[in-house]
Amino acid sequence: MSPSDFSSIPIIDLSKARTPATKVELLKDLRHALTSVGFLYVSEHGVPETVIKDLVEALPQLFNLSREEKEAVALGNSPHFLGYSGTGAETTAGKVDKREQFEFATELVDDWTEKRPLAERLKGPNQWPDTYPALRPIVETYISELTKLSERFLHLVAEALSLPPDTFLSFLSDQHRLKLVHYPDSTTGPSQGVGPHKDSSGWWTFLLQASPPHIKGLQALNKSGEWIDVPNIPGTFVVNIGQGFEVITNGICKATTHRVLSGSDERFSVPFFQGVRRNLSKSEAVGTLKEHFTSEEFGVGNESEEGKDIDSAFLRGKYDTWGETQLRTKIRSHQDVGRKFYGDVFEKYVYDD
Ligand SMILES: O=C(O)CCC(=O)C(=O)O
Ligand SMILES: [Fe+2]
Repeated sequence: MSPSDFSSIPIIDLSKARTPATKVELLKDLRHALTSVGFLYVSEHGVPETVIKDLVEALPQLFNLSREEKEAVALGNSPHFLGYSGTGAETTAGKVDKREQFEFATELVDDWTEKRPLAERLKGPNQWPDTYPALRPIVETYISELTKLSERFLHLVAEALSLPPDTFLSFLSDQHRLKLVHYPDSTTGPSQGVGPHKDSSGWWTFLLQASPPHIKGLQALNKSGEWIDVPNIPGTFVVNIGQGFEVITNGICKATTHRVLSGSDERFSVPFFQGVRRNLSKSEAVGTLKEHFTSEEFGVGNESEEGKDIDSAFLRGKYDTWGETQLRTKIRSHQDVGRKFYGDVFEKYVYDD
C-alpha cells in the first residue's frame, strides 16, 4: 500500500460521520485516501463560514502593509520562529521560493529556562502588527477552530485505521502553527512558489486555498511521477499527511510530495500545521503502533517495505526527540535567528551532516 497513480484528489464529506450507515462509507473512503493517496479534501467540515471569510478578507490588507510594518514583526526577532519573512527567505529543493509569509502559532507564553530542553523555547508568543489590530482576533479564532477540526478529524482517521478513536491525541502538541502565505504573480511564466517537499513540521496539514478557484498552483506528486492539480474547491480544506504521521503509521500513511507553481495571478493560501509534542522520542514514535501497522490487516507481514523507506529528518537525524529535530530544521532554514538566539548549538545543527 503506497501512494498509487491517483489522478485526482478524493473529497471526504465529514457530515457523513453523523449517521452510522454513512459513517461506514466515510471510513472506507477515508482509509483509501489515507493509505493510497496521502492527500484529500474535507467538505462539510463544520468550521463556520464567517471565520474563514474574515481570514480570507484580511489577507490582501495584511500583505499590503508597508515594508517597515512587516519588518517590525520580522521572524528574525523571534526565538520561536514566529513572524514575517519576505520573498527569497526560503529555499526548497535547492531553489528559492517566491513567497512571503507571516507565521503564527497557538498563543503561548515563553516559560523556557536553561534547565529545560532547548526545544521548549520554540513555544512562545506571536508578533502582531501594531498597525492592523483587527488581525489578532481573526487569526486566533481561526487557529482555535482549526485545532478543533483537526482533533475531530484525527478521531475519524484512527477509526478508519481500525484503532480506538482517541489513539492519536496523545501525540499532539500544545502548539499548532499557521502560515499566512502570499505568492506574488509571476510575470515571466510559471515560477517556483514553493518547491517539491513533504510537510515536515506537523502531524497533519489543513490548507485553505484563499484565492478564487480559477487561480491554480498547488500540485501533488503521484507514484508515476506526474504532478496532479489540487484545485481550490470552495467550501473545502486540503488535508495532507505530515512526516510525523508517516513515521507513527510505519509508512502505511504516506506524506505525499507537493509543490506550488506560481502563475500570472497572485495567490494566497493558509496552511495550518497540527503540532506533534516536542518530547516525542524516536523509539516511541516507531514502536507504539508498530505491531498494529505490520499486522496482516495492512497486508504487510513482518517488516514493511513502506516502513523501510520512510524519508524523515526525524528518523534519519541524530536527535532523539521531535522537538529537537524541529529546532534543528528551523535553525537551518532561518540561520539569522539561529545565530542570534541559539548560538551555543548553531554550529552543531548547521554542520551535522
Ligand atoms: O500554498 C499552498 O498551497 C501549499 C503550501 C505548502 O505546501 C506549505 O507551505 O507547506
Ligand atoms: Fe506543504
